[in-house]
Amino acid sequence: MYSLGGIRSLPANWRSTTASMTTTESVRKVPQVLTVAGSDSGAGAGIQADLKVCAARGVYCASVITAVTAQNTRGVQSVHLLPPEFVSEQLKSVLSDFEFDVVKTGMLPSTEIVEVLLQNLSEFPVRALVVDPVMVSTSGHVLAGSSVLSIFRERLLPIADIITPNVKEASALLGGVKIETVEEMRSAAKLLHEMGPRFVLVKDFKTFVECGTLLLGKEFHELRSPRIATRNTHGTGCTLASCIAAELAKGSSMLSAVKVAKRFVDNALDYSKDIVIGTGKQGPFDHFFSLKKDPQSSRCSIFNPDDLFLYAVTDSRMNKKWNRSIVDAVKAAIEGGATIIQLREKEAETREFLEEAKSCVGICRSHGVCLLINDRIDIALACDADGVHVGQSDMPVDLVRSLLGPDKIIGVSCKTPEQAHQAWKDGADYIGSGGVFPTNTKANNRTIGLDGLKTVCEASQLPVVAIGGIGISNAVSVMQINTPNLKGVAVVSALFDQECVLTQTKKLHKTLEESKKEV
Ligand SMILES: Cc1ncc(COP(=O)(O)OP(=O)(O)O)c(N)n1
Ligand SMILES: Cc1nc(C(=O)O)sc1CCOP(=O)(O)O
Ligand SMILES: [Mg+2]
Repeated sequence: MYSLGGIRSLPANWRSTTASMTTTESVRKVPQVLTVAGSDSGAGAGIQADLKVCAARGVYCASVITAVTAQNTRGVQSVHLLPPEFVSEQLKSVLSDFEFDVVKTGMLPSTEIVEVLLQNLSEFPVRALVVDPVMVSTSGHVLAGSSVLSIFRERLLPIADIITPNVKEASALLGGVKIETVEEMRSAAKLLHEMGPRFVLVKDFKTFVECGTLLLGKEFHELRSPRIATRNTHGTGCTLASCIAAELAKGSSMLSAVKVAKRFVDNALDYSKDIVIGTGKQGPFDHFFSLKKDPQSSRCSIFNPDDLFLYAVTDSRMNKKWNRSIVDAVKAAIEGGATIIQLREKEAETREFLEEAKSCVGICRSHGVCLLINDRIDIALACDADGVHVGQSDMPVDLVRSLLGPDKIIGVSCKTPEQAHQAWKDGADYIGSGGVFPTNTKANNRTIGLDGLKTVCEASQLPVVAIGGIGISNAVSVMQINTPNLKGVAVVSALFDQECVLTQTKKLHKTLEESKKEV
């Protein structure tokens, strides 16, 4: 069994009813989710969306159907509730047989259906419960009326590991409070948290200027990304909640699961923004975007360009000088707000580096932060890093892509528009461009200045992170070149050639946040 970071521990009788396996051959455990939700005949939302996202994320998903809807891209025409006894039969059937890691609930249209769910969960405990309190379809049809609110508040929410209401659902659960600003979302999340769920994710696609969600566990995390202009948003709520369930089933921490799920939805919407399915106002999107690879244009992995915001690049000499391990350096940078990490260990011995890289992968994954390896494709493969960063004299990007596969992140150093264009053609995900200022960290590095950076950004089809001599005193001037694809700064000495990595990372993070407000 693998461990589910941050998930409730199980009672002693967990799986006591599971039939033992008789085979002596080795077995492979597959992460398993059970969705308890309504069927959408248009297959954009509900059970159908849940099955698709779990399959896309490599997780087995079984389904208990609570209601059948006659529904298409124009709206919901009719709803038929299944008898609670039959919902219970389905629950017993699968809960007594499968080893679910996570149960996710969607449309629970009556108190009686919630009752049978609670009864079955007490008989067959699972490791985590994700509750998406579906109430109204995006087209405005009521899917669960106000009669379910008390049982939600009193009995379902208190046992949930996470609840994922949108602002309308959060308002209904709180008796109709107004939620129109980010501050009101925060207050609502706090009040819902007091009802007992371990985490609350309030989703809103209007309150935030961009497309945002707010996660509250021990502290708040705001997750934003640019709004994607598309009519194909039917099923985003179900998909997000089921993707969280799938990632939890694979062993992710809650924050990491939520970040991955948000990226999954963003990438799916972006990939599907111009597809046409159905004649109504709100179409479905493609959950299998990552299978549809065109190396030049539509290769779509889970990479989020906004992660380039504060890019921390380690340096073995600096860590030695300050007497700290790579692992400690990485932990401090993440705690201070680094949004992506690159291990750039030019002098490390391979075996030692691999062990440290494996530890760093674990730390980064538990915080939902991507980890890339500089230069060393072998190390990246061996430690299952999220990707690599290569320069113009390292392995060519198209070859790196063929070795790492479609889902890994590849960054390339580019000093000219031509290099930036080639990086895009070869299937890179982002470019690093510099040296913006002179640096002592990389010998004989050519400085391109702010003008050179702007020229590269304007030519690049890929997101850009600036690098070279950047620190707290000049980061704002870099971000002020103000081209939309400049996503952040990559820094080495400003974080790691310092006594306290945590303090310096926090300071730089604050400076960058402030520069974002000014731009
Ligand atoms: C984000 C980022 N940008 C540029 C570089 C430099 O990579 P490269 O040109 O391969 O030089 P080395 O780092 O290998 O000396 C980088 N590492 N990261
Ligand atoms: C690794 C690296 N690449 C550069 C490039 O121009 O591509 S500059 C650089 C060193 C950046 O270190 P510091 O933040 O300490 O200046
Ligand atoms: Mg290199």
